[in-house]
This record gives sequence, C-alpha cells and structure tokens, in this order.
Amino acid sequence: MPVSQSELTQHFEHVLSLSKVDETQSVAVLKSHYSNSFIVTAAMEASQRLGAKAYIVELPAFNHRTAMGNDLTAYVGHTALTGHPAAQQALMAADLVVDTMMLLHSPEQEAILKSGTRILLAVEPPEMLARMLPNLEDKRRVEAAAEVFKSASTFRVTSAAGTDFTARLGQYPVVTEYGFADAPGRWDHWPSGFLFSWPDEGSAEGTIVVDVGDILLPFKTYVRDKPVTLEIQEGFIRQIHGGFDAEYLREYMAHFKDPDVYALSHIGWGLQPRAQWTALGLHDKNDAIGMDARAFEGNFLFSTGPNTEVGGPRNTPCHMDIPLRHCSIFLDDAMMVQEGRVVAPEGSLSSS
Ligand SMILES: O=c1ccc(O)c[nH]1
Ligand SMILES: [Fe+2]
Repeated sequence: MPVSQSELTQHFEHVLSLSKVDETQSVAVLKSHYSNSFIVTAAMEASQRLGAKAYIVELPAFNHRTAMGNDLTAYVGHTALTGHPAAQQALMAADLVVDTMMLLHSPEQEAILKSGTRILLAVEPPEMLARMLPNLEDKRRVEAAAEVFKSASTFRVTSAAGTDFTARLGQYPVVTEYGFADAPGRWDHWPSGFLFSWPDEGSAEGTIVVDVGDILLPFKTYVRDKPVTLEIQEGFIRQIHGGFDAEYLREYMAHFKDPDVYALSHIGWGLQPRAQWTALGLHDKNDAIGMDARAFEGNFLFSTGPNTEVGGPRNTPCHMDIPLRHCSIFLDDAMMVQEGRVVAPEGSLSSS
C-alpha cells in the first residue's frame, strides 16, 4: 500500500529520535539517483524537525560489470564510496548518516563507524518501513538474545529436512539489528529485528538443506522445485546439489570466479514479529531487498561470502542471504529456536 510523505516523515521522526537525533546533532543523508526520493525527503524533514543540522551527500551510482540485477545486497563491498576519501570525510563529519544507497559490507562503512559516526540504512519501500517501525521492545528482545549468543562457543542448527550444521563461535562479535542507530559507531538497518555472528574461521561444518519454501536472496525466490543441499567443510560450501534451484545457485556463484564466494558468512536468527515470510511474494524484485525474509521471527538466516563487516579478510562481492523455516537452533546445548519457533531466552520472546 502507498505511504504518504507526511506519514513517512512522522515515522522517520520516530526512528531518528530513537537514534538519538536532536539539536546537538548533524545528520548526513547519503543518496544516489536511485534512492527513494520519499525516503530522502522524510529523512531531511524529520532531522530538521528534531532540531538537527541536516545535509545531503549525493554520490554517482556505482556499477561493476560482474554485478547482475538491481538488488543492492547482491554485489557488496565495492561501493560509490570506494576510493572517494572526500565523500568519506563528508560523511564522517556527521553524527549520523542515513544511508539510502547501501554501503553494507564495505570497508568504507567500517571506517566511518570507527570514527564514531552512526549509520542507519534505509532502502526498503515505505510500506515495509511503516509495517516494521522499530520500538524499544524490539531492541530489548534482540539484546536479550545477544547476551546469550555472546557467551556461546558453539552454534548448531538441525531440521526435519536434513540440516545438521555446526560452527564454533568467539572469533567474531555478535551483531544486533533492531532498526535504529542509538550509540556512537553503531550501524543498524530499518527495518530489521535479528542478530548474527560469523563462524570462527574454518569451523563451519555439516549439511544445510534449503527446503521447499525457504528463500534465496538476492534471487528473491522461494525454493519450489527440490530442496537445495549444501555440504560444508572447514568453513566453505564444498557441494551444492538438488534440482533446478541448486543448478541456478551453482551457476550464479561460479559467475564470480572467486573461491571466497563459497565461504560461510553471518549466521543467526530472526526476531521480528512484524516481518512476514509471505511478504516477499507480494513484491516485484526491484521493489525491495527483502528484509521480511531476513527478519521473520524464528528463521535461521545464514549467508555466504564477505566478512568485512567484522574486520574479516574476505571482501568478495557475492553475498547470498538464505533464511530457512522450521529449523532448531542451539547455542552450546541450549535451544533458542525450536522448529521455527523462538523458545529462548525468555527476554527475547514476543507477545504476538
Ligand atoms: O540488514 C541486513 C541486510 C543484509 C545483510 O546481509 C545483513 N543485514
Ligand atoms: Fe547478509
């Protein structure tokens, strides 16, 4: 459903206020020609309503000849900011950057965050921003789960479809996403509501079965043909087999001619009750990057490729996000999700 400029601006005022924007702050809205103009206007208006000094940094779009499709998460790491220190300085000068063009998984984003600048990514259509408007309850629940995640040393996932995956934890931090950037150096994404970490290098092992109904991003397809089975050893996908969807995934990843594309990237689970598994099927591919799929409560979200977000060595541009339903997730021996239903910790359960 369409969302009016006035409603969107009010939502931005709510989220920027949660992001600690006030008269002491400066806000840079990062945009390009493909940014949603309603979002750019709402971010600028809301910042000024909150008394902040607002400005726009516009960058020419960045294209790479290997990149296919328009999804902003499909080709990551190299952005319009790569090799552009002047623009990076202009963004680091702000207290908060509202990113409407996607810097995620780029070394430049990490450099901006290290300077203490906060970044809030907002690229989804206004309908999704409105439906998954964040609140302090989201933050409390995600942080309750992160407390347990941070102290765990093993991550295990099983499913009736045949998934049996383990990874050691501890080398990389736990990343929380609850929809607003409220602390110095914090990156967040509106909409979101999930958490993840990365497997210790070389520790991811086992089988992941992407079953019928599970989602392949950025393809924005639900697996419908036969399940896709991934065999994982020492941190990398070694085999991809199944039916058409498996062949498509093999072909797509091979296109990048980069062995790092087969590395496991972030692993975690969804905690957003206002995100829906079905939502992706109601949008055209170019409408959105599909945050409902990444955030729906009780999913097991794993991904492939880069680990630059946590200072890791892999900056490969091919990034798959693959959320699964009906999985059970264990931290050490404690079950967090039981066949797609969040069961622990108590503080992370939603009332819906
Ligand atoms: O919010 C996001 C979006 C994409 C991604 O890969 C991680 N988190
Ligand atoms: Fe991802």
